[in-house]
Amino acid sequence: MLLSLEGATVRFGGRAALDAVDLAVAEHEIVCVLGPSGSGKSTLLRAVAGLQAVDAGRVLLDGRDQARVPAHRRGVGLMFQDHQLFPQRDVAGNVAFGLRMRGAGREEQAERVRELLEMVGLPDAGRRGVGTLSGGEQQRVALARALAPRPRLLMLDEPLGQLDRTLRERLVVELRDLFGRLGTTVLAVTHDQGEAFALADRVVVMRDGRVAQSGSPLEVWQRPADAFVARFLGFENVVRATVAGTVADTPWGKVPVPGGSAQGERNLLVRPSGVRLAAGSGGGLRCVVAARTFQGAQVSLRLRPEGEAPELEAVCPLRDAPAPGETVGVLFDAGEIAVLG
Ligand SMILES: Nc1ncnc2c1ncn2[C@@H]1O[C@H](COP(=O)(O)OP(=O)(O)OP(=O)(O)O)[C@@H](O)[C@H]1O
Repeated sequence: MLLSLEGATVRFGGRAALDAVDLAVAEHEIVCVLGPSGSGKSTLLRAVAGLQAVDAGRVLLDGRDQARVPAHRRGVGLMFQDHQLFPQRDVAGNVAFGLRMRGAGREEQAERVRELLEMVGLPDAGRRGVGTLSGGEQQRVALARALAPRPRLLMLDEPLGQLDRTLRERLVVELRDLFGRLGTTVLAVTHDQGEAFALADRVVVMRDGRVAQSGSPLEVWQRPADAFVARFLGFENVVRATVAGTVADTPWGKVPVPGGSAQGERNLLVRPSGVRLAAGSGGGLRCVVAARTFQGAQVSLRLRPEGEAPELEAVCPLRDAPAPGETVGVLFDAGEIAVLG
């Protein structure tokens, strides 16, 4: 493992910001840490970078305990949220910073700067002042600067935080491609799940300083570990249920669950795509359409069941979308339902 945390703990005034965290990152792996504000994501990065000492446990790089290794000797690259470029230096001067610190010669610096600006798609920007760059361009320069000293581990804190969605979606794809080509090992922190899921080989969801779930984007998306992770991913249809065989007793009535599901008192997740609108109001749970939101080719619906049951989030194709105020019948699709641990 390139990076391992073993029971890593950081306390601030008796409260653990990082609580006995175990985490391993293999060489060439891209790991994204996700979690709500205050869950310990930045503290985790700072502990690995050597900017924050651990109160208990260990941080190992290439199997070596880093307790006595200062930040600048750990060989990790850091790129922070507000990318902190040096405003008085031009683009090339910014990118060359880490190389100069290492005492690289002028020739070597110039060559490497050229190579990196090429790589991040800004081949002619070397002489420009950083103040003249757009947000996205500044982000690329910050990335080139972090990559310049060839860090064995690159750590990104909200790398695309300031950018608008369209640019973010494009840059995420470019970044993943770039890291793949360079074989860079990456530990990134973000609170944007779309970004994490698009960038990562593995997603780590944090809650109160602990790891709530770790797995491939597909695993985490398909099988959230618990109700916290499911809600954090934006799923709203999470309820207590009693599972017996392939049927769950829920506030929405009997709901089918996949074979092999955990039995007894559980949390149940119904993905919006598992809420089927029956033709007319013919059968199933009767609901009134409370709200309707257009999302490209499909429509997101908030359905209010008759009686006391919680609202349901559903999706349906644009052309079939009922209007607010209409009554619909709802059936459930077992394939889109998960019994949580
Ligand atoms: N230097 C510090 N002194 C005291 N408390 C701190 C310090 N740094 C962080 N904390 C606390 O530790 C907890 C974790 O903070 P951290 O910044 O790691 O969270 P985060 O998940 O990165 O949050 P965000 O997404 O808001 O950046 C928070 O409750 C925070 O207030």
